[in-house]
Amino acid sequence: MKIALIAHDKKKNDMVQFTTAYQHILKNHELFATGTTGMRISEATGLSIHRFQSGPLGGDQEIGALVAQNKMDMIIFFRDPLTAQPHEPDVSALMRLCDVYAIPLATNMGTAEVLIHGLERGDLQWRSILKQ
Ligand SMILES: O=C(CO)COP(=O)(O)O
Repeated sequence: MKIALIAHDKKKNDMVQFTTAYQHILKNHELFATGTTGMRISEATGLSIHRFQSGPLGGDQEIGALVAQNKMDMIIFFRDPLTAQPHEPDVSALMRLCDVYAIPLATNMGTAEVLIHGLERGDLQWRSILKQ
């Protein structure tokens, strides 16, 4: 599965913790991330990650483009709901595209836990069927 990992600055430690805990699952998948998030994760875990631009420089939009092309299967996006983001329109656009294309999107740790266990159990196999 193709999985995108994104975290706003105040959530990056949470993302490092999450990806460290679940690297045994994540390593079996193709990983993508916005620039700084991807760097933090790969430094901490050694996971191989395709990094896009940093979020404020267009990274969310690059991931959104993959969603629109049916080339992204799941997104874990630890948003910071308490800090204004200069690129808020990009963040909203990415979440909107996930809804347009029914792409599983976790925007907090609680939902991410459910998604990652579902991923391990094979709950996302319907994505492969859709792509055939
Ligand atoms: O801003 C982001 C998502 O909206 C994340 O970008 P970085 O991973 O580059 O910090």
